[in-house]
Amino acid sequence: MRAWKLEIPPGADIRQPHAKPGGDEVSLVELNALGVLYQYFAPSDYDKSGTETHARWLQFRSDHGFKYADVLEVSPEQLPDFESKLQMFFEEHIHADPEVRYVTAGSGYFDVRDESDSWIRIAVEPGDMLVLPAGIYHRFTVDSSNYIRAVRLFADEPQWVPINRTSAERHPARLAYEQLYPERSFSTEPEQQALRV
Ligand SMILES: CSCCC(=O)/C(O)=C/O
Ligand SMILES: [Fe+2]
Repeated sequence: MRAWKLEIPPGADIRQPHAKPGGDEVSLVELNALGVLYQYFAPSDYDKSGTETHARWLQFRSDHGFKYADVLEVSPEQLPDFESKLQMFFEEHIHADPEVRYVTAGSGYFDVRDESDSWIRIAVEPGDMLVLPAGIYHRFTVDSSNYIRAVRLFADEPQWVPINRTSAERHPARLAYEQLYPERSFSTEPEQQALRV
């Protein structure tokens, strides 16, 4: 996993890295401060009983109450309506529950908004597990490989319910997210870079 400040020029291919010129890499500590969690599980072992990785995987799921899992493959061959699904994934949104994605093959980018409403791009590859907290503004795209396979973890029956930003500002999950990180001061408008007081 690597993360950096993002700047996509208008009309550019979203599947390219687009590191902001002169922008710094973003550390795990900075991601943690936004509520984004990361763990590595060796992909060859996470589902192999008897391995230390599998034991850690089960422990993580049990500690956080993720009873359900499914596997999503995002590629032109595996996902019907690939391009339109990709557009939906790249529409800025929140969820009412944490988004947990463990990458077992391929690669891609999760973009999250920081406290000043700037984008941070998080590149994931096999072994990377990301937890995006409920209420964080985010989006997803495959990278130029056009392929990712991810295990998705859920507390309840698997379902994917995005709440697009245009209707998310007063959503309880968004308000709770802003309350959870009171030391960060979230701006309310994408264009508004000044911090709210
Ligand atoms: C590889 S996960 C697919 C995208 C998704 O589920 C999501 O919610 C992105 O934000
Ligand atoms: Fe999402």
